[in-house]
Amino acid sequence: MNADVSALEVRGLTKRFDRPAVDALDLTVRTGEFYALLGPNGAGKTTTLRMVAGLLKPDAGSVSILGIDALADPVAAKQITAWVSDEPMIYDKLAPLEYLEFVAGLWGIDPAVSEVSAHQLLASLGLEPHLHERCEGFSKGMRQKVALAGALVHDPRLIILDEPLTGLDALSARHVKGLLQERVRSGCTVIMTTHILEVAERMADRIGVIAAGRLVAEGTLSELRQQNGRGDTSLEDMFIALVDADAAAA
Ligand SMILES: Nc1ncnc2c1ncn2[C@@H]1O[C@H](COP(=O)(O)OP(=O)(O)OP(=O)(O)O)[C@@H](O)[C@H]1O
Repeated sequence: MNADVSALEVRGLTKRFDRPAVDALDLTVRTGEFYALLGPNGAGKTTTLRMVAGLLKPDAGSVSILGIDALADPVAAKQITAWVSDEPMIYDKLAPLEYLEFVAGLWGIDPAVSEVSAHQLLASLGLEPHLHERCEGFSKGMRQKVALAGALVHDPRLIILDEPLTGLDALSARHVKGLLQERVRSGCTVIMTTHILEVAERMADRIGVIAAGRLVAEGTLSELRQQNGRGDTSLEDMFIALVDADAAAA
């Protein structure tokens, strides 16, 4: 795959419900980048990512994933993309290993290959003691981790996650962060929404801030500080100032 191609290129992406949720959004995420998408409640983050993942039809605009037109060829785009919702769905009657084998089967992956990667994925998320227990008895955090493992089993190049750390205890959050960082090191691209600004501050190569369906700021942490003339201020202070300024201008 051509390394110059962006992992994600969104142009003029628009979705309106009773009012605009995503408003002619342009967004570029580079290949191999860890990108954090921030924004206040209702800013349009989930709607944007659902359109990128092919779960919601845009009113207008284009979505290109690693050079594939995701609206014209959604199957090809989905083959290289993972989508992890903030409300993950798994099959309760299956154990984690069975669930991953089931998902791998849907992707047509050779069981000999998927069995090894399923074990590795579940172990890296601290689920090794529970490989053969039915998911129906699992806590929300454990279910989130099984869903994440299921989303990664086909070895996607672009990993999109909506609030993946919410509700996880410290150890589980560390497992998830470790797994995502390892994927980025191996050349994948991660796009993640989060309200935990410390996570964006520590993990993201670049940060985008969305307000009212538009990108109002973007850059590395130091670029954001420079753009906003805010010296060594925290991301939290900058985020609040950006969002306040956008609301005042509206
Ligand atoms: N299915 C829907 N029907 C009607 N309105 C919707 C629907 N989905 C989202 N919206 C509206 O679109 C806007 C953007 O919502 P979205 O969920 O994308 O925001 P968000 O940035 O992800 O917010 P949060 O941080 O609270 O998750 C909101 O005003 C929301 O009420």
